[in-house]
Amino acid sequence: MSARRALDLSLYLVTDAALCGERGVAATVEAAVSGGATIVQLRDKHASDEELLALLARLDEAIAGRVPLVVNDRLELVLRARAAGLRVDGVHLGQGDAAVLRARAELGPDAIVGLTANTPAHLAAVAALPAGTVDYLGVGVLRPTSTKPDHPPALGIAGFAALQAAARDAAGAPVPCVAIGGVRLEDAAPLRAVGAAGLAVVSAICAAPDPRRQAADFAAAWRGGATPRTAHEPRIPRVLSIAGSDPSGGAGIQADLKSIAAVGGYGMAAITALTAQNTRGVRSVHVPPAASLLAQLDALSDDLIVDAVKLGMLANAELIRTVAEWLGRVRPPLVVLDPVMVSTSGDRLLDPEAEAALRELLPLADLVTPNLAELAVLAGADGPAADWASALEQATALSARTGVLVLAKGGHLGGAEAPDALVDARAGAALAEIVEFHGERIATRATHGTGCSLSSAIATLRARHGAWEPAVAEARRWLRESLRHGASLEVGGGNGPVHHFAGLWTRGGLDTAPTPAELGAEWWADIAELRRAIDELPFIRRLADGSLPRTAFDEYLAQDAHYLREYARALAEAARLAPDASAQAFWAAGSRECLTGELARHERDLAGALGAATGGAAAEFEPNAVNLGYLDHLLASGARGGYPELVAAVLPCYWIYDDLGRRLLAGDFGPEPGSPEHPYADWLAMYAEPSFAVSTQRAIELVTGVAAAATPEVRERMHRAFRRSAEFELAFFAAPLAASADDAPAPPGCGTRALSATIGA
Ligand SMILES: Cc1ncc(COP(=O)(O)OP(=O)(O)O)c(N)n1
Ligand SMILES: Cc1nc(C(=O)O)sc1CCOP(=O)(O)O
Ligand SMILES: [Mg+2]
Repeated sequence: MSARRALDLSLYLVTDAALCGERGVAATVEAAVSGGATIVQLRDKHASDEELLALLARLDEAIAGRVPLVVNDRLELVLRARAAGLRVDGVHLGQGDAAVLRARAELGPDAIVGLTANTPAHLAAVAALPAGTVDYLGVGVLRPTSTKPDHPPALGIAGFAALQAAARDAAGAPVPCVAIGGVRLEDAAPLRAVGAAGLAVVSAICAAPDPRRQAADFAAAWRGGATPRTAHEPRIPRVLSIAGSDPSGGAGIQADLKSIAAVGGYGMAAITALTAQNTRGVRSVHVPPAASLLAQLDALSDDLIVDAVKLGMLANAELIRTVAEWLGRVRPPLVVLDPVMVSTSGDRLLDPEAEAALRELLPLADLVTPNLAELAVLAGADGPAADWASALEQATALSARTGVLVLAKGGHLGGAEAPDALVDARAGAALAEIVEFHGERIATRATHGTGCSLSSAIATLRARHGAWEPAVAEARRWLRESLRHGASLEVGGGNGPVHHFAGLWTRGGLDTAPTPAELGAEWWADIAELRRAIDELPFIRRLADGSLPRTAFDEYLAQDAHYLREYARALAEAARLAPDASAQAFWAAGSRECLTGELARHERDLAGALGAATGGAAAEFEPNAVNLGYLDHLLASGARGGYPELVAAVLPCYWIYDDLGRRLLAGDFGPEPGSPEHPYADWLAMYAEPSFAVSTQRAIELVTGVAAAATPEVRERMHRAFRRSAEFELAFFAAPLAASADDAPAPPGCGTRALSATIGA
């Protein structure tokens, strides 16, 4: 069989010798293919032909026929290798490389020929290519990446989806597109939902400490659901704290190790400084020589894998440079920097030379977690933010300037609330993405070491979850419980430590029994990237500005009408299974409203043109694969998991529509969506109706109430059902503007595999 025929592009590994480091390219490829990479591209801009030929022979052994192997750029070399009997399945060419027509002619019909396309003009050129010239397109960059310094502008999920929609050859056949450039684990679900053929990844796998595991995580994330957290074999992240010692045990490495352990990681510590302190204050600091720190760090990286690093007190410029050099050499996959620079009382803890060195180190971090005083210093502001809006502004400026994610922390602001926010302005300040986390302030003096503890917990949970928002949400939930119980430790006469193990000791498990509100916040944060991807969809943007073609809207209505008819049955089933009369009445009313409200309006709007979709006699309407997959998921959730999973699965349809409807009508997506001339004004108003908000709130309370009272296992299954539905929501919104019904995005679990799973359940 030719390598082309069954081309699986879902996890496309592109090699980089420098990033593979001492492990080497062949060992990295062997591990990544064992983990689930489905195609490999040898990309090396510097190696000679002879070196590449030798490497190709080693890669052939490493791959052992399991997946195809292509070479980047070098068509002549591919021809030479094939003539010499080496196995090379094809070539990937960029716009400036050899012509794909020539590659196809010289390599023959069975070879794989890939092409880079980053702009509409590139796609226009693809549209002139005879059918079968190229097998796939590499479309990027998804996000800015240092792996290809000369990369084109970042597209984001929506930009990728828009280019992909135009990817057709001269015969009008769609050309599969893989997303490349800065692709991360959390991009898998949204990319798959918008119909990508796969993820092309360089650094995330080549530079990973364990490429097999990393590839397995990508493959699982692509399949859907089985992210590291929910996999059967949950990863225990190995987390290194590089920080100072606090002998009182509430802050520094002592707090870091406790925090890492409390949230499920294996903690390690390299000590930068020995402080003499207690809960009342710091008396002295002894900083051992930099060579001693370097020896600690090298001893670790020579032997074991570090999944995440948390940086705390780095004491002086020499130590900071030592850490920066080690980070640059070892490249741990995750670095969280808690920049211990300014004390809560406002004292500068680093001298000017050390502050300058820390600024230089900053871009080596993935996330920085400054307190308000440190944020002001790092952002170059006149003074600490006096309110939350100013804190977010400073965090946005810092993230934009350094290319690092910032956790803005409102704990020192005073007031009834203690908000935090993840601020991502890495693609430029104008495009800042801000995810806020709210919660009432906890009145306690037990706040010693909260910054150290939070940053260590986030580093650990980010390594477990593969995404920032759920990591921050869970770390906050854990810290809040630890704060609530801190006083019970009765440690010291000043500001005592938090109770890192409050959840573990009071309930005998890692589960900290969240409140319904905390769970709601965590689940909502967990789908933040899906919600953002929905926001960016051309369908939503054009719905908001009124430019959505009526045909696409009608297609959407027809699909939604079919969906609502069955969704009403799912709500009726929830009513049947409900544990009490109040919940029963709520779901029954929801089912009725679905049929008499939304569905009736859809039918009116469709005005009979798509009568088949809504139960009419004509048989033209076909529910698309996303629709069938989504409904199948609802059915399966109820059949397998009863009331808890069923209600978790129906919740995103309330919550996402309510949120989207209100923001659309409020003008968050552009001017005047509420004006009567807007072609979709009625429809937009329906989801922004106050009664829908009330129902949504009640649905959230009911579902999170069940989840909070459930066992951790049931709660986790509910969470998964909820997340899967959110993935279907994204795919549902993306489908109408996908090129044809056949291209309707297929999110995880969608289609025949899910159907048979249901039947088998
Ligand atoms: C799968 C995939 N997509 C895009 C590229 C980039 O190719 P090109 O534009 O030629 O840039 P270089 O990789 O040659 O720098 C790729 N290599 N693979
Ligand atoms: C090789 C390559 N081509 C790109 C393109 O957009 O054409 S971006 C890129 C590098 C992607 O590396 P990473 O996964 O480490 O971000
Ligand atoms: Mg090239």
